[in-house]
Amino acid sequence: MSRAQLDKKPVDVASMFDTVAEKYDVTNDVLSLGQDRLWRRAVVKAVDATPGERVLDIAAGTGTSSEPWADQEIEVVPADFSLGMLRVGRRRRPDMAFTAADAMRLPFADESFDVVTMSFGLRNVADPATALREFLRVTKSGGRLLVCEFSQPVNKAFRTVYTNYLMRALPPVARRTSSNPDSYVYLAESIRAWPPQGELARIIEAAGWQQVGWTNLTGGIVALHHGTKR
Ligand SMILES: C[S@@+](CC[C@H](N)C(=O)[O-])C[C@H]1O[C@@H](n2cnc3c(N)ncnc32)[C@H](O)[C@@H]1O
Repeated sequence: MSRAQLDKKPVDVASMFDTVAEKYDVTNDVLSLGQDRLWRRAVVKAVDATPGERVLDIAAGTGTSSEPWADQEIEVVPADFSLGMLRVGRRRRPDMAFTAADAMRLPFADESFDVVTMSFGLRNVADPATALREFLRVTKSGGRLLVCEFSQPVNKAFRTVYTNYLMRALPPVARRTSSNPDSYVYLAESIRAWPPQGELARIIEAAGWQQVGWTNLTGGIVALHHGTKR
């Protein structure tokens, strides 16, 4: 893994996702042992969007996180800064309005969405606090935020087993399934370095979001953080 990847320079993060785009969805399913499907269902339930609402799914990648809303005929804008991920997304789902966008400088007007959601993206952003303030800017008053991100298992013994999986088992599996195994070493390192649930909640609050809380999934491997805009 290069130092540039650890530094999360936007240009390096975008090109890393460009290289994994073609096999991204298959690799995800294998490495999460199918858990990603449960996590995605939980996100949709937590967002609870209704027809007439407008959803921004930032860091949407190939659009897998956005399609449940499109399938329910809820307006969703899948946005991402990796042109490779967007290309695969547009091929998979030509009906969705894929948009090139950097989470830290969104090309959307103030107060233009009812919901901003981000699945497995915030951890990769160079400055999450800046992104969270941008999300607040484009959200309507009374609108909501839902961040789905890897987190920290609550049980200590489970945490040890999981960390071993991340650091030892995941890279060799990724070597067999991914087009860029180094990116999955980055995945493991970036999960380990990411703040636990309470700390992330404080970062979200400091960005101006209210009623911030979270729900753990799979024992805390993933956490869904929510907030509302006053
Ligand atoms: C792990 S993928 C998640 C994709 C999708 N949300 C999902 O759940 O499958 C992370 C995505 O975040 C995008 N990303 C990272 N930093 C970003 C930023 N600053 N702005 C926009 N997209 C970003 C990457 O290009 C990548 O497509």
